[in-house]
Amino acid sequence: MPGATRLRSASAPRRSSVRWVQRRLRSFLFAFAGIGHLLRTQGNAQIHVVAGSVAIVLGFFFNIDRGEWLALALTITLVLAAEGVNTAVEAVVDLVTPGFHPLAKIAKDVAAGTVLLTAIGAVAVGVIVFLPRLWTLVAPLIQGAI
Ligand SMILES: Nc1ncnc2c1ncn2[C@@H]1O[C@H](COP(=O)(O)OP(=O)(O)OP(=O)(O)O)[C@@H](O)[C@H]1O
Repeated sequence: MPGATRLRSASAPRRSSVRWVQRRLRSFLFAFAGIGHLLRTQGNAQIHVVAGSVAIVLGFFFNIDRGEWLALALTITLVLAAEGVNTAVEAVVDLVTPGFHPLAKIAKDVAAGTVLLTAIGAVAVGVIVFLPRLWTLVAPLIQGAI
């Protein structure tokens, strides 16, 4: 039936784009599951979330400017992303190397060191953005107490 053939060929691209969207949605769901695993199981990631939340609250409290919000957003994202990569590296290393191996040690230590580097950067950003403001707030109290 020529009509049926026309109908099938017209709906085929639509079906394939629906499948494409479904596949993309599924990948997003897996990615969100990965974030969930990270936040549920990794104590360090939970500490980073608390620290990031404190920074966001301080940002609103001190009414920081656009550039400072940008630095804060990038910093918080970078630390959490590094923690995610570190967790993934640990999982793969444990999967591939059940016993002790010097290369496994290097992989885990360097991954953990990468998180530490981003955390040091985050502390530096926090100090640059908030320390002068906190000092302005606290200094009169200290001077009043002396
Ligand atoms: N298979 C291994 N071979 C050699 N050294 C290892 C191995 N597994 C772990 N290590 C060493 O032990 C350290 C701790 O590894 P572990 O897997 O316990 O991670 P962790 O520090 O507990 O990480 P987290 O607390 O973030 O889960 C590593 O940084 C590495 O120096």
